[in-house]
Amino acid sequence: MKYSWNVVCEVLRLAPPLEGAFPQALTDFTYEGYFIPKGWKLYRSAISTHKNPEYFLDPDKFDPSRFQGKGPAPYTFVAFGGGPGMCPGTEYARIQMLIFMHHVVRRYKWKKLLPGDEKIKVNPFPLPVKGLPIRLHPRTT
Ligand code: HEM
Repeated sequence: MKYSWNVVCEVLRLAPPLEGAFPQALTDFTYEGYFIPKGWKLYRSAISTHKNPEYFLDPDKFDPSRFQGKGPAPYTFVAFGGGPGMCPGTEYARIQMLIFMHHVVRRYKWKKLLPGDEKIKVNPFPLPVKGLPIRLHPRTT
């Protein structure tokens, strides 16, 4: 299910459920010339990293092949965070999403009921403004 996982990652790149987080500095440090004192709250933005053309060529294009082979450089795809604080549910989420996709694709044909590209609203999670109504037809073959 490598390709299916590439598709999931590309969806999570374009619409990460957590667009960012507010970690706290545990110690004084300097980053890119800026001094950050211990105790400061920082904002790290997954969506800005995911949309940075330096890391993802043509960043608004949906292209699961970005995740083929070695995939993106370390710490550029951060939908699950990164480093010691990375989401501990990553593997569980991966299995759940792949099993769900497998059954939907193998058992049903499905059709979007609203035409065109839905606008996505982030509040605080990204969701299609009008939902995503679909019609499922059981596959007979
Ligand atoms: C698509 C699914 C998921 C995404 C995109 C996601 C994303 C994230 C992100 C970005 C963080 C913050 C990491 C950081 O601070 O660097 C996080 C933390 C966390 N996630 Fe997930 N997560 C997902 C599913 C799950 C699932 C299924 C579980 C549990 C079964 C889970 C449990 C946690 C926990 C406990 C933390 C806090 C870890 C800590 O603070 O040490 N997540 N997740």
